[in-house]
Amino acid sequence: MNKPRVSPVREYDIIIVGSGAGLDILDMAVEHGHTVALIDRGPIGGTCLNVGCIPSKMLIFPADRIMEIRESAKLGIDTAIPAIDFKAIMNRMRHLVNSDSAKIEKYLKESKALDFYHGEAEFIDDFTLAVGDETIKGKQIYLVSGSRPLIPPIPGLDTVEYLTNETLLDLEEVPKSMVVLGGGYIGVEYAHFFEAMGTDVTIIEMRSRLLPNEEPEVSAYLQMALSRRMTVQTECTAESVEKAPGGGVIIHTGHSRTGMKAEIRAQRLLMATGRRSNADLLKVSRSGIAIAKNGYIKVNSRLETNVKGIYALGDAIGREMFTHTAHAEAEIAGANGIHGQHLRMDFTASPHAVFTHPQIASVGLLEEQAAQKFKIKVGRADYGDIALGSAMMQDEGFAKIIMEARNNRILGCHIIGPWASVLIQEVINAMARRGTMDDIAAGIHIHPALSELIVKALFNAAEAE
Ligand SMILES: Cc1cc2nc3c(=O)[nH]c(=O)nc-3n(C[C@H](O)[C@H](O)[C@H](O)COP(=O)(O)OP(=O)(O)OC[C@H]3O[C@@H](n4cnc5c(N)ncnc54)[C@H](O)[C@@H]3O)c2cc1C
Ligand SMILES: NC(=O)c1ccc[n+]([C@@H]2O[C@H](COP(=O)([O-])OP(=O)(O)OC[C@H]3O[C@@H](n4cnc5c(N)ncnc54)[C@H](O)[C@@H]3O)[C@@H](O)[C@H]2O)c1
Repeated sequence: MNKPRVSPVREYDIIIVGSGAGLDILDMAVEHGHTVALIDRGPIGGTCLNVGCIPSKMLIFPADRIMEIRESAKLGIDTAIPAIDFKAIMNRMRHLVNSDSAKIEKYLKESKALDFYHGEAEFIDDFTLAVGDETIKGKQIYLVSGSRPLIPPIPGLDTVEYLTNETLLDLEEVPKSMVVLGGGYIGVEYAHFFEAMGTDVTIIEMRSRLLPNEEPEVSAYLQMALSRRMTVQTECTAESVEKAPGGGVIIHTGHSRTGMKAEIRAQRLLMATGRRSNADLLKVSRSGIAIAKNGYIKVNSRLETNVKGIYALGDAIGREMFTHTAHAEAEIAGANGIHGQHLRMDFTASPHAVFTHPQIASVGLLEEQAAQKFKIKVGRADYGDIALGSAMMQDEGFAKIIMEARNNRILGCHIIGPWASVLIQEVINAMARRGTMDDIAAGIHIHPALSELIVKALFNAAEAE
C-alpha cells in the first residue's frame, strides 16, 4: 500500500500571504537578504490590479469623457455620441490587467530570491501553513490576505445570476438595465460607468443616503447629481429576488420608513453590498490570532497581531480599505518586523477618493466627528466662487474644510466636483504633518486654477465664527 506523501516542512525567515500590498513586504524582505515565501491563490497581484482600482478606473475614465461631452452643451458646444464601443472598452481593460498580472506571476515564479506558492494557504499550527501538499513554517508571517465581496442572505438570490465587482469584468455586452444593490463606493462608481455606457440603472441603498460614511452634504449633492441620470432609492432594501419570466431578475423591495413595497425588473443585478474578510480562508484561529466580530484580523497600532511575529495589514484588518493605505501600512509593518523599528500606523490623514461623477475626495474627520472632539471652524467654497470654476460653468460642487478653532489646525476636508482627488492632495500633505491653514496658504496658488478652491475654503473657515 502506498503511504500518503508527507513533504518535509520547509522553513523560511518570512512568509507572506497575499500578492497585493504583500509585494511591498516581499521587496523589503528580499532586500534584507531573508529567505522568503510568498503565497497567493490568485489572481496574482491582488484585488486592486485584478478586480478593483485598476479595472474599475480603466472603465470609469471613458465614462468621465462621456460626461464631459454631455456637459459641454452648457459651454455652447454642440456634441453627439453616435456610438460607444463597449467591447473595445472592456477588452482594453482586460488586456492591461491580464498582462500586468502575468508579469508579476512570471517574476514570482522565476525569481531566485523567493519561493512562490500558488495556492490557498491555511494555518495548521502556530507559524505553520499548509498550501496544497506543502507545509511551510516562518519565523515571521505577514497576513495581507485582503477581502472579497460580501453577499447578504437575500431570499431567492441563490436562484438568480448576479454580478459582483469580479464577474462584471467579463461582460461582453452592455446590459440594457441594471439594479445596483448598495450605494457605497463600488455601487456609485459602477452606476456611473454603466449609465454612461447606456444602461438604465437603479441604485438601491438601505441606509438614508448614498455613501453613508461621507460628509452628509457630499452624499446629498451626489444623490442629486446621479438622480438626473438614473433612479436612486435610499432607505430601500431588497427583500427577495427572483428570476424574471423571459430573462433578467425581479427585485422585491421594501421602504424602511414608509413600509411601501415595490418590484424592480432589470436585465442584470450587481451586488455591491460591502466586503468580507478573507481571514476565514486562512483559518487563522488555529494559530491563536485574534479576530474581530466582523471577521477582520485584530492588530495593534504597530500592525502586529496578538501573536508576536505575525503581522497583518491591508484589507485583512478592515480599517481604511484602500490600496494607498495598504501600501502605507506595509511600510509600517515591514519597518517594524523586518527592520526592528517601533513605528505606529497613524490613520489621521488617510484619504480616499470615490471615482463616481461628480468625483469625491475626503481626508480626516467629518464635521460632526470633529465637533465632538474639538471646538471647530468650518469653511466651504463652491467651484463657482473661483475664477476657473466660473469659466468651467461649474455651478455645482464644493470643498469643505474643518479646522480646530484655537490654532487653525486642519482636521478634515471633503470635496465633491472636478478633480477632487487631485485637489485634496495639498490638504493631505499638510494634515500628515499636523499642519495648520498656514501650511497651505503660505504657498502662492496659481490663478486661475482649481487649487484656489482650497485656499478659498480655508479663508472662509478662518473667518467663520
Ligand atoms: C471594485 C473595487 C474598486 C476599488 N477601487 C479602489 C480605488 O480606486 N482606490 C483605492 O485605493 N482602493 C480601491 N479599492 C480597494 C483596494 O482594491 C483594496 O483596498 C486593496 O486591493 C487591498 O489590498 P490588500 O493587499 O490588502 O488585499 P488584496 O489586494 O485583496 O490581496 C490579497 C491577496 O491575498 C490572496 N489570498 C487571500 N486569502 C488567501 C489564502 N488563504 N491563501 C492564499 N492567498 C490568499 C488573494 O488571492 C489576494 O491576491 C477598490 C476595491 C474594489 C473591490
Ligand atoms: N475609490 C475607491 O477607493 C474604492 C472604490 C470601490 C471600492 N473601494 C473599497 O471597497 C470597499 C467595498 O465597497 P462596497 O461599495 O462594496 O462597500 P460599502 O460598504 O462601501 O457599501 C455597501 C453599501 O451597500 C449597502 N447595503 C448593504 N446591504 C444592502 C442591502 N441588502 N440592500 C441595500 N443596500 C445594502 C450598505 O448600506 C452600504 O452603503 C470600500 O469600503 C472601499 O474600501 C474603494
